[in-house]
Amino acid sequence: MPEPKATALLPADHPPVPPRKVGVLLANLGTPDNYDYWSMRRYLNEFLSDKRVIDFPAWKWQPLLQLVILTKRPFTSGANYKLIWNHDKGESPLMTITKVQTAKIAAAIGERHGDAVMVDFCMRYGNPATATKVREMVQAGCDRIVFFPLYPQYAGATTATANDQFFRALMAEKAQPAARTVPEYFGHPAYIEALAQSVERVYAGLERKPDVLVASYHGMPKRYLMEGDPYHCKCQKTSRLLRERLGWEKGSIDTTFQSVFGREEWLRPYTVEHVADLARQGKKNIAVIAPAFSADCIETLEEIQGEIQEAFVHAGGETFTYIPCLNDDAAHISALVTVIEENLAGWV
Ligand SMILES: C=CC1=C(C)c2cc3[nH]c(cc4nc(cc5[nH]c(cc1n2)c(C)c5CCC(=O)O)C(CCC(=O)O)=C4C)c(C)c3C=C
Ligand SMILES: [Fe+2]
Ligand SMILES: [Fe+2]
Repeated sequence: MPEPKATALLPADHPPVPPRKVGVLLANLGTPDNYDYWSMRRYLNEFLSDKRVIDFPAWKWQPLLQLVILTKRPFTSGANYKLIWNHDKGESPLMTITKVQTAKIAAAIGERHGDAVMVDFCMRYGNPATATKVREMVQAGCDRIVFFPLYPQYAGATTATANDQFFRALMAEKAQPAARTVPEYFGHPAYIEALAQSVERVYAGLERKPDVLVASYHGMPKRYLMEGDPYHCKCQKTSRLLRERLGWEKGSIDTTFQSVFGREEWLRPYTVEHVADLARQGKKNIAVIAPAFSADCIETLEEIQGEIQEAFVHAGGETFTYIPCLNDDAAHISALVTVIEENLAGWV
């Protein structure tokens, strides 16, 4: 029997009570609102002040960040964002792709559950803020939220800080919804399948099969691994699962790390050095895939296809094939929807 409409029984001055729903809140890293100095500075300041990202004590880190890094990096980084910016939409590729992913996931979830589940996205840094989206969901009647950080491999600097921000947002809600956070999904067969299909699709269009596939993951300080962050191991496992699904022999995929920031040692090998070594060893045709990114962003569009490709060519490399992130590929959307459905179990 359908539930009676609660609002009909309420006193006249009672606040409206929307029908109960489940919220699915996708979360990605975030991106600047624009590439000018102040937009970049605001974004980088929020990002690089996060203790999950840079764990130095504030008294040591903040003077360096505010007085040195944030006077220069907004210009250099802003110039890089300008190169990849979606000027017609006035936003970065990460923003555009996240919007498309959300719309496609919302359509698929809507087909299954109608209005009982609402889907939206938020960013850890910048806009739309996590707290804004949690508030909107609560106001729309969500008394349960599935929070989904779109990082296939867990890292403190990504998954954990996104969750922290979600929990902080929940702290501010009078009607606090029940909450679930979706764990990393690099080992999910549907995700590995989507990744493998993207390799097969690109390879099918190549005249010459690459000598090696480089799986380049965003890096982090090596110290974080030594202190217990399992991200490194998750990346290694992703490469192995991809290789096994492709049916390739051991040694056919190299796992490397990119985007080194600061003076500390980061996870090795560094992609930019490794591709140059490959070219010098005579591996003149390579392909590069970036399985840590659920959407193409500055680190893939500018760094891999810019600096990293240049290092390869400069060292004598000939063919550099970039395999795009899974973005809004049908197999990727279907994998994400499967993961969401598994985490909605018992709630719908
Ligand atoms: C995918 C996983 C990511 C990890 C792990 C990660 C760690 C990490 N990042 C920085 C510093 C920067 N990262 C920047 C951009 C950026 N990083 C990720 C993902 C991970 N970062 C993404 C998806 C993006 C792209 C955002 C976009 O708008 O396209 C930047 C900003 C760009 C720049 O100035 O270079 C910085 C800075 C650190 C220190 C870190 C370590 C734990
Ligand atoms: Fe990063
Ligand atoms: Fe490891």
